[in-house]
Amino acid sequence: MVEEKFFPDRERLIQALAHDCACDLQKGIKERGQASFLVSGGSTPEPVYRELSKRPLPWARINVALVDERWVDKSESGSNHAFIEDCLLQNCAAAAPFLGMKTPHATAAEGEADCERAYGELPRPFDVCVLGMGNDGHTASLFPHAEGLQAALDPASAKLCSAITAKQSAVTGKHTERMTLTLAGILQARDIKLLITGDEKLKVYREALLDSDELTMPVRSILKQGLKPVTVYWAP
Ligand SMILES: O=C(O)[C@H](O)[C@@H](O)[C@H](O)[C@H](O)COP(=O)(O)O
Repeated sequence: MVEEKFFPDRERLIQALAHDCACDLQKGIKERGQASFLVSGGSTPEPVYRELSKRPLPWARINVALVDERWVDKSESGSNHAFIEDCLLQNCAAAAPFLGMKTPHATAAEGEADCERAYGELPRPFDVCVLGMGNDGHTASLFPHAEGLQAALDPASAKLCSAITAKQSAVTGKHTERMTLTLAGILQARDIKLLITGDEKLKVYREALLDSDELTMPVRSILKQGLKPVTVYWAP
């Protein structure tokens, strides 16, 4: 159930993805009085978030929450919490309630229970989940061969969140310790949007479609599941 929305340029992709997310969120609010918007970090979605922040949606009724987080405080580099506050929770979207993943615990493993409890209180189903993808086929913080990956990819898992330790080689720079939505957590979304740009990621995406081994390319767990619609947004 993968739909592809490919665009000739990034501006048209940004406008289309922002529009589609806004529609999902407004639908959720219309049906249930509130909505949940699950957002990934990374450079690719930044312009989409900045565009969405300017749209006059009922943001006070849109629960924004992270898809994943490096286990660092807001003041440290790499924090997705700080990133989303900076590029999405501005302008009209400043009114949105926001749930991060980082807890005061020293490690993600120690913080996992508190994170799970907090995410369990988010209105479900989530209305839209925006995912990115790395050139190694990771999505969220579901990195190839990461410690905790197999359990996090179990679609029958009761857990929404999981502590993950990515192998250093899979992660540019530091921050190998992460908290991430599990596959089961991502599948709580009614609509999953995978955002990729450039020829390299298009090649990786196409390679992911060709095989089913999720441990080497965890994004396959999203592309191959038949439970929830996945739309792949791409521009050069
Ligand atoms: O927290 C994160 O960084 C994301 O969850 C991660 O999975 C990201 O989506 C990919 O690494 C792509 O990142 P870019 O958009 O920067 O290429």
